Amino acid sequence: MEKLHINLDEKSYDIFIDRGIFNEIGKYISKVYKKKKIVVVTDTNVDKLYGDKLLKNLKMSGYMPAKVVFDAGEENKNFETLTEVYEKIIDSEIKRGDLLIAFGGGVVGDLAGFAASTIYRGIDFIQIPTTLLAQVDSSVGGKVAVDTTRGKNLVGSFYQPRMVVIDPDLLKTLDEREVRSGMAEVIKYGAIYDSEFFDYLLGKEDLKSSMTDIEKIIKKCCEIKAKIVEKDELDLGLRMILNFGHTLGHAIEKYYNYGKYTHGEAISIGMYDITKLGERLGITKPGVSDKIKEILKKYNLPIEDEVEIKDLIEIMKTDKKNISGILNFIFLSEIGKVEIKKVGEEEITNKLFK
Ligand SMILES: NC(=O)c1ccc[n+]([C@@H]2O[C@H](COP(=O)([O-])OP(=O)(O)OC[C@H]3O[C@@H](n4cnc5c(N)ncnc54)[C@H](O)[C@@H]3O)[C@@H](O)[C@H]2O)c1
Ligand SMILES: O=C(O)C(=O)C[C@@H](O)[C@H](O)[C@H](O)COP(=O)(O)O
Ligand SMILES: [Zn+2]
Repeated sequence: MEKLHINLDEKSYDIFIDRGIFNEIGKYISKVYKKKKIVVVTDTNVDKLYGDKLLKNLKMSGYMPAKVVFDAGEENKNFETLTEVYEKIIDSEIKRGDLLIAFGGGVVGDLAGFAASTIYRGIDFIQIPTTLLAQVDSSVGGKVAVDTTRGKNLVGSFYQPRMVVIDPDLLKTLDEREVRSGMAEVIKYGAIYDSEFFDYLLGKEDLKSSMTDIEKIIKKCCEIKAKIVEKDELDLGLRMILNFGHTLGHAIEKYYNYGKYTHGEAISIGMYDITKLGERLGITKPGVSDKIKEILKKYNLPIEDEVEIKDLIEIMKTDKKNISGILNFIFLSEIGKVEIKKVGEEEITNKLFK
């Protein structure tokens, strides 16, 4: 069993990683929650696979769980779903002081986490991530949000969970496309922070061989994310590096109304594109984009799309790294090293992508 700790003073918490840990969930919850009532928020797919089991496990540990289920998919990470989720939580007689469990992939974690941060002005929550992407990234660090018609994650907050419980066995039912999407965020950590980890991922024979080491990979990613979030919880500086590939990636997701690419696939295209741009601008060492291409290809991730940059520019301006009209673009200087470049809104067209 691996236990990591993320140190954020009174908001600090543990991340537990182990195969089969889901079956003993009550034991872990009791470390941070002493009362009885819990609301589990999940999506339709996760509910079908694991909903009954989670409720049974919770009841066996003496909890009184209720369940709120919403339709799976990024297209439902919005205010309409959020309103339904609030109302169902209220109807299930959950009060301030009770606990919410976000049980699912990144969509559930982001939406349920935002519900937890706002309902009754905030109730405690725990993350039980069920996709690779959520286990390596979205369940850690407290960014919670929903999309609006104008763009990704535009309404949200920073709200740390009380605990993250990661069971890699839950990934056995995940389809391959979703595993590959999670790998895009895994590759991101190597690219921005740890060239040795990058080379290790590049040296793997294929996705299957990475999956045999998945516990080690999840731990590595959570360690990196924890270190970064500890230094900059509110995304004002260092944390922005976790957004490598995301300015373009989020714009691509939005451009296709979340229907063409998963989040991981979109940021895969974004990581390759921004690295090529970095080379053209002399920020990134020559040859780095070939390495990024090689690793993304190895994990069967997309690297380009036919959308024209002019169609993405307006969407990119809604990015949350746009601070008072100055965008922060994340470039690699080399593998494992990052440069944040400030670009005025008007310079995006006439300087960056000219
Ligand atoms: N908050 C953050 O720091 C952060 C970080 C990265 C990504 N995100 C967000 O996360 C979202 C993407 O998350 P995702 O890739 O997990 O997508 P997702 O939550 O949509 O899950 C992908 C699919 O897998 C299904 N699923 C989940 N667990 C399963 C399991 N164990 N077995 C079978 N099917 C399962 C889901 O129902 C869904 O259909 C995006 O909205 C992105 O913006 C947030
Ligand atoms: O935790 C972070 O910080 C990240 O940027 C992680 C990203 O992988 C994630 O997609 C995040 O939701 C993007 O945040 P946003 O602020 O660009 O919406
Ligand atoms: Zn991401």
